[in-house]
Amino acid sequence: MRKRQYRIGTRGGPLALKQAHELKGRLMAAHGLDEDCFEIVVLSTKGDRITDRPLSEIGGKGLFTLELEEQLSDGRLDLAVHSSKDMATKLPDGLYLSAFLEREDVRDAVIGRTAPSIEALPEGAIVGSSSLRRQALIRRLRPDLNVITYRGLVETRLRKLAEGQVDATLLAFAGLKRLGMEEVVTHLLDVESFPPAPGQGAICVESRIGDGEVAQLVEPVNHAATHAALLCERAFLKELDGSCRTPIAGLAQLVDGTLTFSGMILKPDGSEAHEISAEGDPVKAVDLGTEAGRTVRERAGADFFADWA
Ligand SMILES: NCc1[nH]cc(CCC(=O)O)c1CC(=O)O
Repeated sequence: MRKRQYRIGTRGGPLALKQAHELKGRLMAAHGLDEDCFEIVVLSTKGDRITDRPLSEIGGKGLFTLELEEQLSDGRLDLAVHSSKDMATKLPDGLYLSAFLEREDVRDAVIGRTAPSIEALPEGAIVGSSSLRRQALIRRLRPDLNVITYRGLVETRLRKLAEGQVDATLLAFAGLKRLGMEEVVTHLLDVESFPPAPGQGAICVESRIGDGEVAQLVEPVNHAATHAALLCERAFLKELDGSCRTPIAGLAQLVDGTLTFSGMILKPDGSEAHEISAEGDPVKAVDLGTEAGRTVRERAGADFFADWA
């Protein structure tokens, strides 16, 4: 491979930086390239700058990606590294997701102060989460809990928890593991009762369509099973027109050559949920996700969305 310098764009938070260094390390190992073949370029995004409002209010996916995508499009960056969960289903023209690293643990983790798990929390306890999916799933399991919006970096959230602003909070176990902070976890939620967000736990690479050199660069770090799972989950999300305002869960897993998918849509108050399970050939991952999205939308009925969309 020609030795040029590749510019890898990332957000600047501790988790984003870990992810960028993970990608860089894997690329170096895959091609036997030196450290100086890569430059990690840190950009701040709108989503990083607005920290006082719920993400669902600021609106739109792309909040954490816009600045990176602009620089990728005009050639100031060669690659951008993201949490797949933060990626819109529709990318800017000319860009695509060129690789998915092997997925981390997909589960959500409870960090409890006054009790270890959702079940064990006393009636009326306060749970902080910024995710509409987690809020809806908590309310579904425990309608008596007081769920409040709670944003910020992992460190900020843990500080607020320690200060007693909330009794418990939820975070992706994958992120905590990447930060080396798994010891704060008091309970891990199983994916059946608490399904993860589409893309949770998977780092992805975005690059320019037609940049063959970068396509070759990332090819050996792409994990085929994760890639198939993510195509399916993202197709499900797209079919449901997934936005920050819609609580949607979805998880695809490749087991013995079969892609198994489970998805769920919920009302934000957790009063209603619709589930779907499907399985098929990983080669048809997109069709599987799209079909599952269509089916679950039919099951839910038009009123389900009309109520609160
Ligand atoms: N929306 C923020 C975000 N995007 C990805 C992760 C965690 C890491 C991952 O899922 O890969 C997080 C934080 C969280 O949900 O705890």
